[in-house]
Formats: sequence, C-alpha cells, structure tokens
Amino acid sequence: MLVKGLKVKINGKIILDLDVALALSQGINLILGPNGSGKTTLLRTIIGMIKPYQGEIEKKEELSYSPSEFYSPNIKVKDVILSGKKKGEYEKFTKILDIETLLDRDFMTLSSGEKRKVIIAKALAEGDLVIMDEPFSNLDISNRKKIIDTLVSLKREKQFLITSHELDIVNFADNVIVMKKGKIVYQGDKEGITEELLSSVYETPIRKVSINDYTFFITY
Ligand SMILES: Nc1ncnc2c1ncn2[C@@H]1O[C@H](COP(=O)(O)OP(=O)(O)OP(=O)(O)O)[C@@H](O)[C@H]1O
Repeated sequence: MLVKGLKVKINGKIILDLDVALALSQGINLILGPNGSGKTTLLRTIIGMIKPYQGEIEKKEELSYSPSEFYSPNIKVKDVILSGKKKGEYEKFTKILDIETLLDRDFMTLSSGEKRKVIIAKALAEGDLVIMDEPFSNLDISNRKKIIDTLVSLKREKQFLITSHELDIVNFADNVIVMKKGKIVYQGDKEGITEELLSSVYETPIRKVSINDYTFFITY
C-alpha cells in the first residue's frame, strides 16, 4: 500500500496533514499518538470512509478493518462475522479467539470484550492488510495476550496497521508511526521510540523501563 501526502479537512478544519508518505513495513505497524492526534482519521481515510482533499492512496492488498467502536443492532454474531467475503477462514479465527460458543447470540448482548474479539476475528479472516483501531481496548490481560500472540504468529502471512494507547505494544512492532496534531512526527523502528520523543509527543515525562528485554513505558 502506498499512502502519500494525505490531507483531510472536516468542517473547514485541517485534521490530517501528512507531509510524508506513510511507509508500512511487513508485520506489525503500530500507530501511537495522543487523543485527537488523527489516528482514527488516518485509518478511516485509508479504508475510504473519509475522502482526503489532497494525497494519494494506492491499495493492492485486500484490506479489512476493525473499528474502535461498533454498533450492530439486531444481528447475530455469526451474521456479523459471515457478512464478509472469505468465509473459509472464519472457523480458524473463531476457534483461536475462543468465540465459537457466541455465534448464535445477538451481537449487541455480548460483553464489550466479546464484541471486540468478534470484530477482530472478522478482520483477521478478511484481510491481507488488517487495519485495527485500538484492538486491545476492552480486553482483559489474557485476551490481550491471545490477540498479540495471534498477530505475531500471522506476521509472515498478513500485514497489520493498528493503533493503541498501550505503549508497550511497541515491543511487538516491526514499525512504529507516531502522530501529533494530524502529522506524522516519527516513523521507523522501535529503537527510535525514545523517552524524549514520547515525553514531547504526550507532553508529560515518560520513562522506559526494561525487564528481561521487555520495555515498559511509565509516567512519573
Ligand atoms: N466528524 C468530525 N467533526 C469534527 N471534528 C472531527 C471529526 N472527526 C474527527 N474530528 C477531530 O479530528 C481530530 C482527530 O480525531 P481522531 O479521532 O482521528 O483522533 P485519534 O488520534 O484517533 O484520537 P483518540 O486517541 O482520542 O481516539 C480530533 O480533534 C477530533 O475531534
């Protein structure tokens, strides 16, 4: 996928203003950035929900999308999942994410974490480039690990573009994009995600602490 120089205006206000091309790598591409920095707008523009007034998006891959919020009134879980194209792959992901017993339930009666797993299973089954907005929100620590392990195990088959407010997801990322005020202020490997960069982007002191090669990000 090629995403170059995107500019988006909503109600006359510039929300996205990318001077640079978005350079995705193989595997897990993670977008970080404070609230309101334009992460969701960027994802929605890539999938075609928002039309940029400038810039280019060239997509060769099959894209799938898991939004950060979702509402599907009066629809069964299996119909949410089966409303896509690649039906064959659903079984694999409903099994991995342990949602097989939920298929006959009404989607809106699920807990927030169960809903999250359903829409993630759908996105994983449908796309070669899987775009997920805050896939870890609503998930308990064990389900969070299950999703991370699944993404890591699929890295050679699929490409991921995800957002998260959980900074330690950096540990699993092959490429990190940092946004602030509608712009990309960093993209590259995780080694470039320094305390200085994060403290400046989030406007609060952030410290990196490593234990057994795993990096935690803490405020102090
Ligand atoms: N339809 C809209 N009308 C007006 N402003 C909008 C609209 N959509 C987005 N914005 C504004 O654009 C900015 C970027 O929003 P966006 O949802 O892309 O941020 P985000 O980085 O995903 O934030 P968060 O981490 O809080 O989810 C915000 O200031 C938001 O209020």
